[in-house]
Amino acid sequence: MSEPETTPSGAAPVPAAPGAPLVVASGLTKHFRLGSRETLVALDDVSLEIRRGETFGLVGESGSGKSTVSRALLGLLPLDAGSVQFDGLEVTRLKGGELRRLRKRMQMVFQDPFAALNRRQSVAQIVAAPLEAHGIGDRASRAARVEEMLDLVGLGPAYRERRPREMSGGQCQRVAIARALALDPELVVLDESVSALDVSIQAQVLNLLGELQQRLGLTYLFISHDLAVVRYMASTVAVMQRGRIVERGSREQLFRSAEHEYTRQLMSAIPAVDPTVERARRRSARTEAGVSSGG
Ligand SMILES: Nc1ncnc2c1ncn2[C@@H]1O[C@H](COP(=O)(O)OP(=O)(O)OP(=O)(O)O)[C@@H](O)[C@H]1O
Repeated sequence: MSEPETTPSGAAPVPAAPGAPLVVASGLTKHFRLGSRETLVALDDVSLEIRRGETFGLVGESGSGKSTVSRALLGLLPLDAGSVQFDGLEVTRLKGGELRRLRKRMQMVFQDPFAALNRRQSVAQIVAAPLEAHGIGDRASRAARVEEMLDLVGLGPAYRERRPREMSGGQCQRVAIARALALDPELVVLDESVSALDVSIQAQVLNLLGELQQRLGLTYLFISHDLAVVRYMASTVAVMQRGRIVERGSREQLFRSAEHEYTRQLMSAIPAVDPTVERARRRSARTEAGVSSGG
């Protein structure tokens, strides 16, 4: 099934100039008990700051703690230590109605669009679900909002009555994005949101996300094990390894001078697009191999 014709295309999204901090997390620590004796340190003193309007990339291999960070930021995980402030509100202390109100302002888009969508529901029901859950609007206004959201993600009204199984992975992910945006959030956590898609569809969805960010002033936490995709999207990048942030910086800083061995290893696994980065990478590979850098 082909992608809709309204797919945006073109150059990499230009991240907006970052504004004031929207999320400030400090000292996040989380241990998971594995049986009676073993404990897994999933987060070990993780601190980060995400500014309004930016895309904050969180990279690292599987199991390094990326999703655990996102659950902590959204107030979905009791922590052993640490604090999370969202727009000045302490997430870890909010309960009941206050936490529900805050959650409206932060939404998630997951990796597997088929698993994330209720296969028995139509697209219109899926996109309207968060509005219903939060008691927003009446039937007519929710239907109008659904139409607006579908238009926003490049799916026409013809998609209203489709079911997930009648759509491609890219189209399903657009529906997941429409659902996430229906509540008009400020922060969207994109957890491996394009990882399950074919490369060409990935590019279309990334372009769409970039466009939506600019139009709606969204802030993204962009989680991926794929540094190439993070380099394309993120203005700030943090690298995680075994529950810790081992390196961080602006995209330019990080990709020009990765200091940490682990980041260099992650980087050497991606094809370079920027010739400066590629030259630097070859130089550093030669130096590491003990070959003199002749040019
Ligand atoms: N509820 C849980 N109980 C026990 N261990 C958990 C739980 N949730 C996460 N973990 C463990 O915490 C560590 C970090 O997991 P997390 O999902 O945050 O990693 P990740 O970097 O997002 O990996 P992936 O890219 O595979 O999703 C892993 O070792 C994982 O097995």
